[in-house]
Amino acid sequence: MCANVNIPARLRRASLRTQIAVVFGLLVIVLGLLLSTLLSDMLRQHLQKQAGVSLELAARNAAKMLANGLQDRSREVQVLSQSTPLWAHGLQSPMVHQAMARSQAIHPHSLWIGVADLDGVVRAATGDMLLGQSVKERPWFSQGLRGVHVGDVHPAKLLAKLLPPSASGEPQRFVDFSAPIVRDGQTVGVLAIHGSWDWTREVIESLLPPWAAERQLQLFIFDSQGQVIYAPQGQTEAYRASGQRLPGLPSGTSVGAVAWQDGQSYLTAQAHVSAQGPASSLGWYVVAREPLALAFAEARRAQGIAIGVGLAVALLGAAIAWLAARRISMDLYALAKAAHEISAGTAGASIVPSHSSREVQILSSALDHMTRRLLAHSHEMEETVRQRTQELQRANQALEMQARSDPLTGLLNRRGLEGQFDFAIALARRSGRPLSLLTVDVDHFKRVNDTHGHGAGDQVLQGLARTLQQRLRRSDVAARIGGEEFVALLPDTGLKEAQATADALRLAVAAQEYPQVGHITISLGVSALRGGDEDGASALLQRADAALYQAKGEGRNRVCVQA
Ligand SMILES: Nc1nc2c(ncn2[C@@H]2O[C@H](COP(=O)(O)OP(=O)(O)OP(=O)(O)O)[C@@H](O)[C@H]2O)c(=O)[nH]1
Repeated sequence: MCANVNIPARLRRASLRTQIAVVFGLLVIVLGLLLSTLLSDMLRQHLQKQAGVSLELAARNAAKMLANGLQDRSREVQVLSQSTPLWAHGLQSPMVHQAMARSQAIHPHSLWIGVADLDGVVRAATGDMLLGQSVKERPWFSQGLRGVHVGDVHPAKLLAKLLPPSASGEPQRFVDFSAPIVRDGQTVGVLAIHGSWDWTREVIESLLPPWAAERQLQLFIFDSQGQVIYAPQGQTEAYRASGQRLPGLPSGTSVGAVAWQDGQSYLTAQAHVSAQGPASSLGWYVVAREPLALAFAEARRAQGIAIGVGLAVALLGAAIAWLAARRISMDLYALAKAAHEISAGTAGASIVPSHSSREVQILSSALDHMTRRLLAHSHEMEETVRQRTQELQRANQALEMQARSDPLTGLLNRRGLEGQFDFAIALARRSGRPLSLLTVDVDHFKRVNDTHGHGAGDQVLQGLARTLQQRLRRSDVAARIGGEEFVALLPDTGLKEAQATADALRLAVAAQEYPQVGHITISLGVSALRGGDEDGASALLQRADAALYQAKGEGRNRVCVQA
């Protein structure tokens, strides 16, 4: 997790994690969107092409079926007309009737099959329709005399009143097939089949794929003049009336987006009905169309899905980029936190080695090394400071000792005595125990100096100090407060006991012999702390001094007491 490292506001910038996440996240999103747009566009183009291909296939299949049907029918009329045995007994023999009836039974859309003689008079016909009537003016007759003929679709004329309306409700229309009847090498008449245009409708409808209704696929047939000759749902005449012509496609293409007469754009495919033989002259075109919006709906849907998937992948990539950035920056945060804790002196803080990446590993190792060196250096500095401080303290103590002690005898001097004096009085007051003071002065010391020299006098003073230290208790305090004047502070000692101690000192000094000087004597004054707060160090000293003065006055080498 992120460390809460306190960074000054002026140094606060977007975190490394944010920067990496933003840069890589944006990169991934832009790339993802670019790729998805590109791919979705390719997918859209591919699906649009597929839509065109399937539409063109529908048109081609229909054209092929129509061509096959036209060929079959023209071949049928040709085969029948050239059947020598059939015509051996004339144009209206029972065999002719049987053959025509059989042909009609096989092809119910052959609404009329008939035979006309060379004068154009109908001699035999299915249902005996038009029997005896002249068809001399009909194109199928005149063309049929010359050879196998396939006539373009046309409205029924003579048969219009004899036949029921077509299944689509439109007026009956025919495609005529005719061929000359040849007997013994002579043309003796014309055989004709009038095929119902409903046949075309059935062919077209049977060819519509299952998705035709959903995508509003429609098939049309245009003749060689560009006129609509078939439109779905009995709309042929309506389309003809609207002036709809064969849609023009860019040259060299058989499928494309075209605006039709109704103002809408359709994906439009054309296929030529390329029948062989006489039917080839028809020049029909089958045209398939789908509203552009429906034809390309799947392409658009796929494009939308592709963009959606691309967007999802881009967002996923951005999330992964954020996680990766978090992973990368986590160790840096940990290092920053550790460095901050170390700088703040947090106990136990250390650089934890990181192995997430080589760079971070190098950085953590370098930081660890640097921190250890700095800490070691810091410890050295601390140790040096500690030693210097101790030395300084010792020097100060020595100075303090010097300031409080007498260099000649090693005893406390007047200043050193003052601290002890105050402490001893305070302790005695608190404990209620007695406190006594001796003042000691060498008798006729001037004479010693004058007689034996100053050095000998010093030795006397040093000897007297040693005697005091040896004779007094460890808890007693001896000090030299003047030239040859000493004091001894005797805690927990009453006046009598102090007097006894003073006398013992006097005797010990008197008994001691100094190498140059011989024997000396000392006079002592004794005083003791009185009860009550008014008594203090100076009063105690004054009384001891007064007792000493008294001892001097009474002849020296004696102890006097001032209670
Ligand atoms: N050798 C030595 N002599 C000192 C020192 N300090 C003071 N004196 C001497 O001590 C002598 C003190 O003499 P006085 O004060 O006259 O007293 P005294 O001769 O002892 O006579 P009474 O005290 O009256 O017995 C002086 O001659 C000082 O020079 C010291 O540190 N060393």
